[in-house]
Amino acid sequence: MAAPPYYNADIENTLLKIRLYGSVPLPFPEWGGGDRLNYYYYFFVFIFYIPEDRLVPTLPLRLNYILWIEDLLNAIEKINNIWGLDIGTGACAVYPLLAARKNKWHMIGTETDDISFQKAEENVKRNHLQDLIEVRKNLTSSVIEQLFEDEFKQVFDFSMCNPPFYSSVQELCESRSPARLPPKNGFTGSPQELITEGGELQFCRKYLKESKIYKDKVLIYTTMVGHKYNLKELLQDLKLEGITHTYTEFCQGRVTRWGLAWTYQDFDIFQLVPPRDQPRKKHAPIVYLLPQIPNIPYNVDNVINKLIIILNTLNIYHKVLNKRGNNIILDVTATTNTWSNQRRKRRLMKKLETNDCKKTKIDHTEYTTSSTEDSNSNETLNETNHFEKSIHATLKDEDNDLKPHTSSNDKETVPVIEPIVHAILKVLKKENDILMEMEYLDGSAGKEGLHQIVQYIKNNWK
Ligand SMILES: C[S@@+](CC[C@H](N)C(=O)[O-])C[C@H]1O[C@@H](n2cnc3c(N)ncnc32)[C@H](O)[C@@H]1O
Repeated sequence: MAAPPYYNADIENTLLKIRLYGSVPLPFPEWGGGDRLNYYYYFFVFIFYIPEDRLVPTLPLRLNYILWIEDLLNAIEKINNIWGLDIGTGACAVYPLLAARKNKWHMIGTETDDISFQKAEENVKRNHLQDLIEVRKNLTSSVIEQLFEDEFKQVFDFSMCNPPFYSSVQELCESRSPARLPPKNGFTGSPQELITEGGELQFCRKYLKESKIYKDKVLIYTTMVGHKYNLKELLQDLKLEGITHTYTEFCQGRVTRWGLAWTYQDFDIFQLVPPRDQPRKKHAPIVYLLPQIPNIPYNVDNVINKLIIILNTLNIYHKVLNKRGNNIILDVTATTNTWSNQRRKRRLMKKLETNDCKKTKIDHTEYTTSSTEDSNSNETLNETNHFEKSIHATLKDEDNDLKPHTSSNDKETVPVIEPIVHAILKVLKKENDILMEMEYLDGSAGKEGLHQIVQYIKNNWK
């Protein structure tokens, strides 16, 4: 029997002509064996030997999950030397194979089932990816505990899991409404693969519980969820426990699945990769090359300090979403328009200062003639004092521009008020330049409000 092929341009072209997605009938009978031999094409070729009763994984759905993990890793700027954990890798080790071939990620796949474990190892070897992939037998009923209980030192950038969905054969049989068309790839899978005590909800809750013990062992935990009602339950669990999380929807033909991610690290993954069903309309960011300020070293730290002073001056709340190397990402929220009519406010202030001088004289006079003041003018004076105080407060804030800033956390608590501008602010070092990018998210002032803030920053960048 000739050796099965692996990733190779000739075969890629042959298969491309046959079918773009999904399994391909065995084109080379001489490579056949007792097991089903499936080829899949999706930019690359895999050879899977799949025992008759094991899941035939559909690649587009699996690829979708990998692409979402890519988004999460990109968001936290984890680009190189990625280590991933696939819990319940199955007979095909499909996620490790995809991740290793597509992205050269290092993957560890775990598996409890003897046959699947053995086949997974064989499939990794057949695809010549054993340098990047290791399959580990899980002899326990735990989800991740067994890995970290051992001497295992690896910190993973992410974990993934396609859990067994059903709690019983009956649930499995009743899971699909007879009114719905069957999935195109037909039904395959053994009870070991598809059924677990308590179904996917209990499995995922166990996973979540164990993740709390190993908070720092995995930067971003993820799982696929097969039933929307379970997603809701899990989202509720995460919310109640205050664990940062996000989720997405994978729609693949007649099949819908969900992805759920959570982290104990300081990454706001909800903002960085927002849930798919609340799509964040992408607005082209406003980009401004921040010029060098005389006598101040031109580096990212100084630029950020200056920006934070300006944000504080404008009473704009800010929260650091991510800080890595030379880049920083802030979530910024303005709840009052403090940047418009600055010139008018200054003129008023000047006027008030002049009035101050006059008032001192009046006060002096008042001292002698107070009994002659009528109540109306007192009201007017009180109003003036009130207005004056607020203008003083605004301008006092402006003075902060010139003073060293003590804490960047002053304005970190976003009040529960509708924002008038809510945006993402990025400071990025590109070679010798430092750029500010502001992307409008929402807020009643619209994009125009964001343009005004950027203009204010430009005017005050000195
Ligand atoms: C639905 S299958 C997913 C297989 C593959 N990842 C895929 O997406 O096609 C679930 C797999 O998890 C395995 N499994 C169940 N409990 C497990 C555990 N505690 N640790 C590791 N694997 C487990 C099952 O044997 C099965 O192969």
